[in-house]
Amino acid sequence: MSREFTIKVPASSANIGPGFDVLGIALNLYLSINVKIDAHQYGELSLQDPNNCILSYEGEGADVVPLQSDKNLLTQMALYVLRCHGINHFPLGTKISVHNQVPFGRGLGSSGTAVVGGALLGNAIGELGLSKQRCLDYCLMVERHPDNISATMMGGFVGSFLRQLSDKGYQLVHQPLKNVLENFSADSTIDAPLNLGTHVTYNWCQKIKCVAIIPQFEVSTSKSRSVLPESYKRADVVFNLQRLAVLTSAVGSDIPDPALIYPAMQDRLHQPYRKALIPGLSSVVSEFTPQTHTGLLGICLSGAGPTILCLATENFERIARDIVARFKQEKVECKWLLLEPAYDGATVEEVSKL
Ligand SMILES: Nc1ncnc2c1ncn2[C@@H]1O[C@H](COP(=O)(O)OP(=O)(O)O)[C@@H](O)[C@H]1O
Ligand SMILES: N[C@@H](CCOP(=O)(O)O)C(=O)O
Repeated sequence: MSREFTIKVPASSANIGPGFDVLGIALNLYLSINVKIDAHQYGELSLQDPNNCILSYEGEGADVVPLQSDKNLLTQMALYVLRCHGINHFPLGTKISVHNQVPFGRGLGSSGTAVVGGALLGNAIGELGLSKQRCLDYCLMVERHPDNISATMMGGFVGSFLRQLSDKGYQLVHQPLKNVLENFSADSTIDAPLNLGTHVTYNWCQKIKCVAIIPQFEVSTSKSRSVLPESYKRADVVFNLQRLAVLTSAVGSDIPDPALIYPAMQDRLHQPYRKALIPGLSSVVSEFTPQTHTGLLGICLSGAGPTILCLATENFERIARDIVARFKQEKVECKWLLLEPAYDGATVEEVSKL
């Protein structure tokens, strides 16, 4: 028997200013995974891996990513989902070829793409028939803020929250990641509770494009979360909640209004604390406005950074080039990309089954 299928997983930008750990947009920059299962052709070679997998990478991260299936986040995630369903390894002769456009550690949700791609990979390889909603539960056992994961899995502009758990449920979900990903026996694997995450998809005006200015250095999400405080002042929480309520509706309007969107993208919960990690962050988010740049609607840190996300309806190149030049004054080199929402989220396409 032989089989081939492909999985395409979009990047994401999380937070969008005030929606810390809540909002995310899937973006048309992809992690693409091609899977061929053929014991006859690849069986012998696949035995060199502890789980019968020949893994190769091209593109972003190809020079650093581990290629052993029990060390790589994508295949660890697939194995986790398989083990929760009583399957310990990939089928003999599994060949996984990855092409990745999503840069690591830049705030474009690369780990989310690996986690979502891995869950869908496990589901497809094991022919488990899990819904996307159920796959999200497995993803949330590994990446515990739902913003990137929900947008990447479901597509479009998404708001989400994690279900309130009992103390026992909380301990189950918040245990060391190695207990989840590096438990190599189907008998003792920790299954994901049902319905861990809830999400809604908001309208998005198709005139709004996303300009991503990507500094050429990495900030890991864990480091960027470690600088955040444990608790906040009421005034700061209210500041964000008020803007969140306005922003989620304002970007769906047929005629996006910079006078609404720009102030609604201000944040007091994460960006102020992250400026120490990203030279130029404060100046960039305060100096670039709809007044200085026609077409600019709003500007924020993408995810945990260091990428800057601009929402705009025109003048994309000028906005991007001026921000790149501003970062250069801080000795930070950047690339930039003009992106759009990926409305379909992650997709799986069967190519052949013989
Ligand atoms: N396609 C992938 N395959 C395997 N591991 C990945 C992949 N994408 C991301 N990762 C892992 O996730 C890490 C980046 O995650 P993180 O620090 O959360 O940054 P990001 O903002 O890019 O999500 C990488 O260093 C790598 O270990
Ligand atoms: N809400 C999270 C989002 C992290 O996104 P990433 O793309 O940087 O992984 C946070 O702000 O920490």
